[in-house]
Amino acid sequence: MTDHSESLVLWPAPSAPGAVDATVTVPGSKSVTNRALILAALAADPGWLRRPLRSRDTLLMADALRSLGIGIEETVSSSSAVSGLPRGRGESWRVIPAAPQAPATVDVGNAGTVMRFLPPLAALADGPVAFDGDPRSHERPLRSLIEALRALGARIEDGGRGAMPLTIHGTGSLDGGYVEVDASSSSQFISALLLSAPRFNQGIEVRHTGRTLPSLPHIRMTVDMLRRAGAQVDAPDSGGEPNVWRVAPGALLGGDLVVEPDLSNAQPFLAAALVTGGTVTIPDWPARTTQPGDALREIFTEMGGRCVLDDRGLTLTGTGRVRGIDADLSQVGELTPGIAAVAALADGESVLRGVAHLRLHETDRLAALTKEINALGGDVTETEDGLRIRPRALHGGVFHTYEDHRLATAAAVLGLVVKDIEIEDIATTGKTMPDFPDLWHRMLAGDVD
Ligand SMILES: O=C(O)C1=C[C@@H](OP(=O)(O)O)[C@@H](O)[C@H](O)C1
Ligand SMILES: C=C(OP(=O)(O)O)C(=O)O
Repeated sequence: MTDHSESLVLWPAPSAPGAVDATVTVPGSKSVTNRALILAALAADPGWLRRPLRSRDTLLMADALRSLGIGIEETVSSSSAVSGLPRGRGESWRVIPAAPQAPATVDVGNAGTVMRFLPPLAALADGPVAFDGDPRSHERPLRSLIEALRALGARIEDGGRGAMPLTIHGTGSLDGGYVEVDASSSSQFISALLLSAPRFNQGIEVRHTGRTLPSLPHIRMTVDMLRRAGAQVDAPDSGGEPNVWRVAPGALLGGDLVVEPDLSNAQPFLAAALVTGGTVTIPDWPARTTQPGDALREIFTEMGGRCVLDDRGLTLTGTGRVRGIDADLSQVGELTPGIAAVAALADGESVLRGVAHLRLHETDRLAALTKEINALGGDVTETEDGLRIRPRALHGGVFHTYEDHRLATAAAVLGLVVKDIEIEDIATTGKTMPDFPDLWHRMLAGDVD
């Protein structure tokens, strides 16, 4: 949790003039976009991504794949290339796969999906691929993935750190086969190994050996997207052994995928309806999805909202009264900062559990939320695996964001009802939602669709 506050611009968080009433179209899912890019890069024929997310994390992924020789062409059409999509929203990426080329260098930024999903693909290149990223990328967990790749036949130079920076010396193919991995610090280790596994000589059999496993919906998303791309996958959910995933070697199809809206990035907008007693609709909310953000329907209902999912999308209506919650968020960890913000405005205590691994996300999210909400007069305590949040009247002040997009959007929710909050480095939302400040202002003006 590094404080860069001296040099960063402060953004006056806008107050809500009253109950928010808006329809907000949120950009595409980071998790879906970055998985789709990897799968399309490994496919046997070109593929399309429609409405991909363009943000720091996904542009880093696209740039990394380009540096490995994969073609990614952007098309912005004024009339939609996708039947049924409104005009102007038909932007697409065409991915032209190729055998990964080396030497290459990859900037992972602070993107978990780039620093975890790309090394297995880079191990298929014929030569060295050097990885580095933001200072925080050097601290985020990677050791179990590095060791698993070594066990599958990769040569990796990491100076013994078990972390970024590192260089993978590929030989043009990877054996694959059976491997054990402790993914208790990040589900992304399992997703990373599965995504490239159809291209390993023997495919893969991965066994998770840790005590806990966070973010299972994100692993389901990986399995679902692999199957849609033609891979044969056995998973615990589909009658397989607990904690074991198998992917058979085989060709992947290029395909044509419309990326779902990012439901975790819909969170601050839904929270705006909840805390102001307003109504917010998110169009295109999928009827079925593996995104963890879908859990917001249940969580925000328990916290006092009313959710309706129909052909307009998801509509949340608040009463202005927010209830505290006692919840295990281990499966939906990335929702924690936004839930913590709403909980700080509730009329009863909240206990958020099962999220110790958030200490190693973009920043130490448990420490950062505790420090920043308490600096506004709040009463947040860190527990061993989460947060205890007791309601207290909050006041204005600077909210530091530690280069964490979800800290920034959580602070914006507080700013709706607490006067004079200034958010440090709102541009950090560019990691997954570069349009956030504009969408937020437009939501408050009621003119977003
Ligand atoms: O696979 C993914 O797309 C993600 C998995 C989760 O990571 P962890 O399992 O490391 O929490 C989540 O928090 C992250 O935002 C995205
Ligand atoms: C944890 C997150 O991201 P990453 O993909 O960098 O792990 C997040 O977006 O909340």
